This record gives sequence, C-alpha cells and structure tokens, in this order.
Amino acid sequence: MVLILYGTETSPPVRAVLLTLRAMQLDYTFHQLDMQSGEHLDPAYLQKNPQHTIPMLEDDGGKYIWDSHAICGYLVNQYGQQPDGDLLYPKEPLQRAVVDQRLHFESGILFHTCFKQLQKLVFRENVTELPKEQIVELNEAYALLEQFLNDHSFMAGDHLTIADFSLVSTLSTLHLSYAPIQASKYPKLSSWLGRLSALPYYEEANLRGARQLADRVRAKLPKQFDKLWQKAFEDIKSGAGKQ
Ligand SMILES: N[C@@H](CCC(=O)N[C@@H](CS)C(=O)NCC(=O)O)C(=O)O
Repeated sequence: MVLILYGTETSPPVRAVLLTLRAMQLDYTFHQLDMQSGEHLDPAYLQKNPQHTIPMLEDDGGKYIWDSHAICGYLVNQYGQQPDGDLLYPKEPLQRAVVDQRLHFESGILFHTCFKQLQKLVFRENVTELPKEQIVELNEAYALLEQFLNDHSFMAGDHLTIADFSLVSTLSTLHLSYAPIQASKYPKLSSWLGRLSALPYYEEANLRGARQLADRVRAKLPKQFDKLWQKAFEDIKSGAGKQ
C-alpha cells in the first residue's frame, strides 16, 4: 500500500482525511497543492481528478479517489484491520446509516452553506463580506448538531467515527473564524469539540490548518464583524432573525 494525499492543510475536507489517516496510524505521503497558484487546475491533476477538488487520495499508484467522505470510508473499508479500525466506519447497517447521514449533513448542509463563500472571501480580493443568510443557516445547523449528539459522546454514537472527523474539520474552522460554538447555547456541541480537541493527533491533523484558515478569513472581515455576528445570534434567540 502506497498512499499519497493531495491537498493543503488549510482545507477542511483535507483535514478530515488527515484525521482518519492519523487515527488509523497509516503511513502516507502528503503532496502539497497550492490552490492560490492554481495547481489544482494543472492538466496533470485534472486528468486524475476532473472535478479539480482537494483532497484526492492516490492508492498504489493509479487508483484515484476524491471527496473526503468517499476517501475516509475507503480507508476504513480497505485498511481497517487495526483493533478499532472498523469502528470508525461500522459495518452494521444501522450504525453505518447513522454515520452516512452525518457525513451527508457535513457535505450537503454545513460545508455547502459556508465554504463556497469562504473560498470567495479568501481568494477574491473584491469579496469582503459573508451573506447574512448564513447567520440563520448556521444557527440552525448548530442546533441540529446539538440534537444529533443527544446523550452520546460522539456524532454517531458512543465512539469516534469518520463522521466526527468530517464535521470537526468544518466546525472547528467556523468556531475559530467567525461563528464560535458558545457553550451556553450549544453545551453538547461545545463539549464534543473539547473531546475531539483532546485527541493526541488533533493539533497536527486539524487545529494547525484550521487556525491558518481562520486567520485568513478574519483578516478579510471588517473589524466590527464579531459584534455584528454576536448581535445577529442574539436576534435569532429572540426570533427576530428569522424574517
Ligand atoms: N465535498 C468535497 C469538497 C471538496 C472541496 O470543495 N474542496 C475545496 C477546497 S476546501 C476545493 O478543492 N476547491 C477547489 C475547486 O473546487 O476548484 C469533499 O469533501 O472533498
């Protein structure tokens, strides 16, 4: 097995894969792709991944897989012989369905809502704002995640799965950049973030890149953004933000 991960550690979906690789203690090479200079649009990369996204995983020279959710599932399916390897993506149909639902939530709701705008904010000079609808949408997403946790320690039950890795890659970025997960409002989500942060490989595989991206996001936002955001969250609490 020769695994090569293409990407940059600021990218949340790349960090979801890094967390999975580290949790499974797999050996891999990290191939740094500079998106600012358009390396992901290079014809050689496009030939491997016509969707030109990161992360992309190359396995055994010639097998290419992209989309972090597909990659994380593949890694556990293919290489999950470690004692708790399978638990990261359980085989039991109901448990797996819960993990899949969380993964689709990350992909279809959380990432989709925020990251296209964040990409524009970071990469386009003339973009210095985030759409106001995000405030309501993110608030709804956080409230749902709080409910997903229910009485569990992790997103899909009582043990760590790739759903935790996928969600924390996006949530930690939002938390550090402009939408903090307040313990008073989302106590379970906040404790969950603390639990993930305590993983021995968390800082290298996720926090470092999340901080870098958050710094870039915050540098583009107006100084008063935090106050505006806080006020908007308060309005939602009283129902005023819904109109
Ligand atoms: N759902 C995808 C999202 C991948 C994605 O959009 N990645 C961004 C970087 S965070 C990207 O590659 N953008 C460049 C592009 O779309 O051309 C995944 O989970 O892998």
